[in-house]
Amino acid sequence: MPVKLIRPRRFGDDRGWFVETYNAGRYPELGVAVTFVQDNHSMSRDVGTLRGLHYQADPNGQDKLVRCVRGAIWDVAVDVRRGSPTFGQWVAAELTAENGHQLFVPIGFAHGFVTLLPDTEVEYKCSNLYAPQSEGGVIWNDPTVALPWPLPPEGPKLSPKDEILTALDEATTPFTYDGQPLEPLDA
Ligand SMILES: Cc1cn([C@H]2C[C@H](O)[C@@H](COP(=O)(O)OP(=O)(O)O[C@H]3O[C@H](C)C(=O)[C@H](O)[C@H]3O)O2)c(=O)[nH]c1=O
Repeated sequence: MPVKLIRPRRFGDDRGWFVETYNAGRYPELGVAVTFVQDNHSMSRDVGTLRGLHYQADPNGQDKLVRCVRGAIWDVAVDVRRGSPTFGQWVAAELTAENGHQLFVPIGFAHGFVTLLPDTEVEYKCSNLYAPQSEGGVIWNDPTVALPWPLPPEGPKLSPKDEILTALDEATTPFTYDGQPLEPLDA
């Protein structure tokens, strides 16, 4: 499935606004044709907090629908499907509480984000349950992916786990190509 940037419509009035942040009846036509079974919510205090690049290997692979509910993030998906003509390529979007945009990250893509504001909160729906034994990842500064992370001068704030993630290696990534190359987000 393709990575998708979704811009839900906000209905404003003199009280504020209302938005549907997910709709199982409408989202399949937007390219989000999965059943979600787990909701996650993370809060990151410092600007430059970088979480990723993570995935869960099949059969515990997770499609994710990501949105920022406070602050702002630079959200990125990296193609890690073996045999993909766009292996190691990426797409990214700025998701903010202000713009309400969402990124759909399908199975086969490593996901990560860096915070652009303090006290940033991210919520995301997952199509499979947490399975720590299946967790995998790629180091944030892998030279072949060469992500242009928007970082503060002091660099990223990483978890000990993320500091020791491995380089991208087609031989070890657990996903295989499904025939759909990575397209630019607005394609
Ligand atoms: C992911 C997850 C974590 N946890 C527990 C395990 C740890 O004790 C604690 C923090 O976990 P972790 O450091 O893996 O959290 P993040 O670094 O935010 O990981 C996430 O970051 C990137 C952006 C992702 O896309 C993944 O959803 C996920 O890997 O929460 C759970 O109990 N359930 C879960 O589903």
